[in-house]
Amino acid sequence: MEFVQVVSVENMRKSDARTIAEHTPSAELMYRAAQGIFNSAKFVGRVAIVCGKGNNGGDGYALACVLCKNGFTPTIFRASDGFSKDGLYYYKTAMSLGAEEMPMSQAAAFTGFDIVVDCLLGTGFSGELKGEMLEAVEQINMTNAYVISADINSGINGDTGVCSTAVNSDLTVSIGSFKTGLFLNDAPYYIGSVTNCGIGISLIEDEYKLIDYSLLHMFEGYGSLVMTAEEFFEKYGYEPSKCNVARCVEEISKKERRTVVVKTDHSAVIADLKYIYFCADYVINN
Ligand SMILES: NC(=O)C1=CN([C@@H]2O[C@H](COP(=O)(O)OP(=O)(O)OC[C@H]3O[C@@H](n4cnc5c(N)ncnc54)[C@H](OP(=O)(O)O)[C@@H]3O)[C@@H](O)[C@H]2O)[C@H](O)CC1
Ligand SMILES: [K+]
Repeated sequence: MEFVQVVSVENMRKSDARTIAEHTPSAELMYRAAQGIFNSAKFVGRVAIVCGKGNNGGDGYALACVLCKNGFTPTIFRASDGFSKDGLYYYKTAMSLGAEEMPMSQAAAFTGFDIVVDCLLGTGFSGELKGEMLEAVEQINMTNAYVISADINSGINGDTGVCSTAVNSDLTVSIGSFKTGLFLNDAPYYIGSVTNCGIGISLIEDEYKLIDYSLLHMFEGYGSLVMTAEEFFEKYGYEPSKCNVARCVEEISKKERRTVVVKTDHSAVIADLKYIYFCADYVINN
């Protein structure tokens, strides 16, 4: 059986870097990410793309190019000055292909748009949202449009799933492999549904496996230690924003010599002495 992988941000970053060094230019990976977002959602009507200054923003500019080539006229909102190298290339290309641009000061909850794509922050985000990024997230959260987050909802930590404020998405399109933060702590309450698009990155390390949520009950049977995330953190004294939940659950499983299941209302991490699994009821299988 082939499992979908769930990985840490560091694994994703190193795997990304090796792919770029060995065979695929970073700009090509970014274009594949954009194509993956386009293929994962039903794009209709007026589309706003809200971009930050890193490569998550770059995915947004590349998506603007893909949309232009498919007959759309997307509107770019730049929430921050500055671009990544590939981001600048795709921004210029998108503008030459006919994309429009509006200042963030005129975002006004993106009234008149059918879809808002959140490309503010991805795996490069850490800490707490501040300044213009915080304001942009608040604008997105006021919209009535359908919200798609690129890679991970802006404001959520890719490893821990912890946030103070974050984009509420209808759909999150994870890029490359699912990151652990999509399933932990606050994340399940901000993500409507999540899907992953492969972009041709082979992982440097296999970490965790995604299983179907319907299989969760199989791990909760006699002998398993089942608890909520809150109970888990409290009982073992881990801090949600600092601990690697998967490894901590594995540690307890080894110590207790039995399967351990740690659940939120919509997701779970399971360690069964052999593997570590993640599952969530908001994953869309593709
Ligand atoms: N999976 C892959 O292999 C690929 C992923 N891609 C996309 O790239 C992003 C990761 O891009 P990266 O440039 O590393 O980082 P981000 O764009 O997520 O964010 C960087 C900016 O974030 C700012 N930042 C960090 N923390 C905060 C904060 N607390 N508040 C506000 N702003 C913050 C940071 O600014 P600094 O001034 O602090 O430096 C950065 O500017 C990944 O998620 C994918 O979407 C590739 O496109 C394809 C390959
Ligand atoms: K994002």
